Amino acid sequence: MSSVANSTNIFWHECPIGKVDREKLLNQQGCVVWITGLSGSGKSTLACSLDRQLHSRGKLSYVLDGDNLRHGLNKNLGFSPEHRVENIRRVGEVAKLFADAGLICIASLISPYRKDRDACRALLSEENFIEVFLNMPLELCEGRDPKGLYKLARAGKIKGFTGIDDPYEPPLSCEIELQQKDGICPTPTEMAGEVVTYLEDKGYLIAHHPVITNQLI
Ligand SMILES: Nc1ncnc2c1ncn2[C@@H]1O[C@H](COP(=O)(O)OS(=O)(=O)O)[C@@H](OP(=O)(O)O)[C@H]1O
Ligand SMILES: Nc1ncnc2c1ncn2[C@@H]1O[C@H](COP(=O)(O)OP(=O)(O)O)[C@@H](O)[C@H]1O
Repeated sequence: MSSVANSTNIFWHECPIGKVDREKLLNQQGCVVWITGLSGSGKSTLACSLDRQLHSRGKLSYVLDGDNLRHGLNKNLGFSPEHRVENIRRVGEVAKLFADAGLICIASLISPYRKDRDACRALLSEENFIEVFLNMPLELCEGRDPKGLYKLARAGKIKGFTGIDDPYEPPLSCEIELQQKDGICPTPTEMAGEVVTYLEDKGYLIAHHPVITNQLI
């Protein structure tokens, strides 16, 4: 997939209503919660649980799920390294738009390459990209195998399956890491609750208030 820019003579058009105006309307701050992990680690389940918890608090969120986007926007992409890079790039750009719209955008994709996740982070200001690593062992994911894909990959019927014969590069430093405790996986509700607490503590669930300085004239 070529990364050479094809558009020339293009200009950015600024609109008078900006992100902060939309955030005031929604009483929240637009950001991207990027959930990464192996197939079967629970990304979609966590994304939906988080979406539901935010919704019940009156917060506007939207899930961009890798599997779902491959039915439409990314239907022309497969799982070669080049196509995965393009998949993540596109979703990163869409997520950026959703965050700019003032939404809490929840992206759940394997996103196996560190460089690509970091490139998505770089699209946003640093604090608006919250990387959530669903750090579940391969054995657990493979044991779940809800779609039977690990079985097919082990049988050699799917080539280049993440974790089997394709790499997964764990984050080196992410905002939230979720893992098993004493060999037990927390429930989706518990994990989503952890993310909501993070968002709350960091102030994403209220609008930005301008800093008022008491300047003496
Ligand atoms: N070769 C291979 N490797 C990994 N996954 C595969 C593959 N082929 C199909 N699938 C199915 O595609 C889902 C992953 O799509 P993503 O867009 O999240 O993948 S990626 O981020 O571009 O790597 C993934 O969904 P999840 O299980 O929800 O992660 C699989 O169902
Ligand atoms: N926290 C959890 N505890 C137990 N089972 C889970 C948990 N999260 C997800 N699952 C189950 O694991 C399987 C894979 O979850 P899914 O969300 O589809 O993962 P992914 O999107 O990463 O492929 C599903 O059958 C789901 O019901």
